[in-house]
Amino acid sequence: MAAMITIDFQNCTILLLLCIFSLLCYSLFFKKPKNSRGYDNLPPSPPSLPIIGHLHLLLSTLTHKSFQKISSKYGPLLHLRVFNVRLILVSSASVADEIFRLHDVNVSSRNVSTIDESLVFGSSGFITAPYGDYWKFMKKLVATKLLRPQAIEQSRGVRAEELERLYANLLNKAKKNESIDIGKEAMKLTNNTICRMSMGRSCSENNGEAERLRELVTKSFALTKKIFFANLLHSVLGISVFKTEIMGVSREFDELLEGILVKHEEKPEENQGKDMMDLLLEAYRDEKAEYNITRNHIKSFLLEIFLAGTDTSTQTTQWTMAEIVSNPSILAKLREEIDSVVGKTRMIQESDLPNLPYLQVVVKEGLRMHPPSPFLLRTFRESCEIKGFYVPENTVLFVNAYALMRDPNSWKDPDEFKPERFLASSGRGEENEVREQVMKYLPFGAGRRGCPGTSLGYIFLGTMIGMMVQCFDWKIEGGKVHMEEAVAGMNLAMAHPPKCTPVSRFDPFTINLHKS
Ligand code: HEM
Repeated sequence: MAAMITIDFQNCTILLLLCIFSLLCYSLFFKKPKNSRGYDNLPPSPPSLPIIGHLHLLLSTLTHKSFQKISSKYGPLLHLRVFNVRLILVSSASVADEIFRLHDVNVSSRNVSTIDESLVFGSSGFITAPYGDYWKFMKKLVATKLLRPQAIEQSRGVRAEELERLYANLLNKAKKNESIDIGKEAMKLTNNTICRMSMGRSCSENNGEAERLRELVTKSFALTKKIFFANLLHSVLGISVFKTEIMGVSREFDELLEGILVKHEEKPEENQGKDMMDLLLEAYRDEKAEYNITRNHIKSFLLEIFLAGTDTSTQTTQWTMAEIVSNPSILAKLREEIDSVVGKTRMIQESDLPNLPYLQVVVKEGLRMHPPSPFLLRTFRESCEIKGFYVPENTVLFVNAYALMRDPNSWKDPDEFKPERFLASSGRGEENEVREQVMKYLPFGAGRRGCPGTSLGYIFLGTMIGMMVQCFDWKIEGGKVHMEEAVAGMNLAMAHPPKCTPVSRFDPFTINLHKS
């Protein structure tokens, strides 16, 4: 892999400040662990710099690539150090399999330090919650109520309306011959849909609340990278360095969500069916519940659903559409499938997805090559042994899902967009082999803390990409898509999102109008 490690200037300043600070903390960093048994059997470690250790690798603009590069040189299980913080870097399916098979509970916390009173990265968060009573209660609520298949089915109409809204917007642009940024358009759909699924009709594009939420979600994303570093270096930096910024965003969210919460409490009959907020309020009022959640738990959870569900689906749609329009034979094959299954008299809908196997593998390949979350981040709560090496307690676990899904030992031509690879795999073989096969594909994470929104994510991607391919041709500004990567917040984004002009192939709604 010939990728260069580039360091941006803002990060250099942080690096310099940290170096100075680290000198002051020298004695702390080199304090010997109380129980140093096993420390002579840590996983291999690539050469590091004095004091800062491997910080320079973390600060590179594309951390997943610099980590991929050192892993391909030094091995799939590495021990890194950033000041006195220990990290384990995993880049192969075989190591990931051992961790999630034998040590899943041990790595089921993210050990994020939080600001108590904040809704963003606060102590009432679900994503940041340690593996314990609150997380278990919410996970059960998510699996049995909030995101269970029947709940997803009930909100099908909301998603169909939002898909039509996106279609109408694209058609309007096509008529005016105007270009769009696919990511921005997809973001509106995911945001509006999650807004309506979680908070009902009271939060729609029409009353400006969706737009306000979108802005707040974007502000929170901008904070994630800073908070990630502050967390990692909590003994040096601490999350409170960014407290003012975090609390500013938190207060805005609080005002917006509290308003919607009160509306739900006052006029429950206005909501059509139960949305997530109703179900969360039920749990909040239930005195006999296994865990008594608070209003802050409700608000934090709703906010996290936005953070976890919108940008991930949006980035993947943008990347996958970029791959499709750059590969005319894939576009032709995909369109042929959609035209033959769905036809040209109506728009693709969710119920078509199981009958569109090629669309499904195109989406899977988009997620393999461009996982929106390139890392899975956890913490080893207790010391353990991985592949015969000692891992001390409180070590941070970095699973480089990006490297794993481009590992040449697991994937043929890993850097090429080849959806057919998923059609070929039989899934049969030895038990160990099958498990490792599962672990080589991790866009939604793994184990207990894996993504609970996987089915919804696949629906968003399948319907958005399916509709854009079915109803439009695409003209690319400059004639070529540039596939360079960038990191937005903690997510993998396109460095140069293409400007594309939709060209209408047919209008399924006009066709139906003429027929009736
Ligand atoms: C393309 C779409 C999506 C992708 C690629 C994605 C990916 C991920 C990944 C990699 C994780 C971390 C898993 C781990 O640590 O093992 C995660 C966690 C999570 N995701 Fe998703 N996600 C997507 C869509 C969604 C949607 C639509 C929702 C909800 C509406 C959602 C809700 C969550 C939540 C709540 C967590 C935290 C789970 C926990 O800590 O227990 N995600 N997601």
